[in-house]
Amino acid sequence: MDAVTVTDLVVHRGGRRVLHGLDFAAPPGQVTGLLGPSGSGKTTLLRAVVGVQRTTSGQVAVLGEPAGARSLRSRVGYVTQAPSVYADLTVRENTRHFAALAGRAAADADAALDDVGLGAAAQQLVGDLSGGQRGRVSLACALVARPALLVLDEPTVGLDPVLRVELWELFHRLAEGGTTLLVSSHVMDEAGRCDRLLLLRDGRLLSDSTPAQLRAEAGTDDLEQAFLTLIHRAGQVAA
Ligand SMILES: Nc1ncnc2c1ncn2[C@@H]1O[C@H](COP(=O)(O)OP(=O)(O)OP(=O)(O)O)[C@@H](O)[C@H]1O
Repeated sequence: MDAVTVTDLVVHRGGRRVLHGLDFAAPPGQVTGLLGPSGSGKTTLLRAVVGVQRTTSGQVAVLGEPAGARSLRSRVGYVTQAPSVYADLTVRENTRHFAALAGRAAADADAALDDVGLGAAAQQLVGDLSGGQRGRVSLACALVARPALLVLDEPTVGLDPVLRVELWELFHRLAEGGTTLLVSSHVMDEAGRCDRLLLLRDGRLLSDSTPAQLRAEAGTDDLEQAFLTLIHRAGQVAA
């Protein structure tokens, strides 16, 4: 069974249609990347998967339940673009707080901090951290519950290349352990790190494939170029 199944999803925001009937499935234990330019609807789609977005029509099923079902609360982790952590608590206090809420041990909180490379900053106040570090605390707070589905909205924004690579390695370790990840990004060089790729533009899916399939389909090794080729072809079809 797929971890996420989206069927003919239509969403309006601010009186405008922003998702135009999307269909896709995210297989379990894989990293599915959601790539697309700013404003293409990535956050809206992730919000629908998590169950916090009012939808106009269509279905979103998560782990076999309707998105947002009460039974999914402890099984789905969502890390928004804006870190949702307490600035007046230390890094460790934040993760331990979220561990306690999820019924996990303090050791799980400390392990999550090590996972995101923040073990050495455990005693620092979150308010004193950089934006990128706060984002990683937020990710650690989601990891402590060991969710079956992890939904991450642009988790690598503002990180240096070394940290970005480390986080992608973490995502794949989690996937190997059975976690399903749905990760948005507008950085095309991250596309090649995903097991599957969804390319979104103006609220429509231009592609749902693997990086290898996309390269073959577009006839180029450069995924950014492949994306441009698909946009060009879509424009020709529409014309
Ligand atoms: N609260 C809102 N009210 C009205 N329209 C909104 C709201 N939030 C987003 N939109 C619109 O919905 C569309 C999709 O926005 P969304 O945030 O999902 O895109 P995105 O791909 O995540 O962009 P970004 O990469 O910049 O975060 C955009 O046209 C945006 O203007």
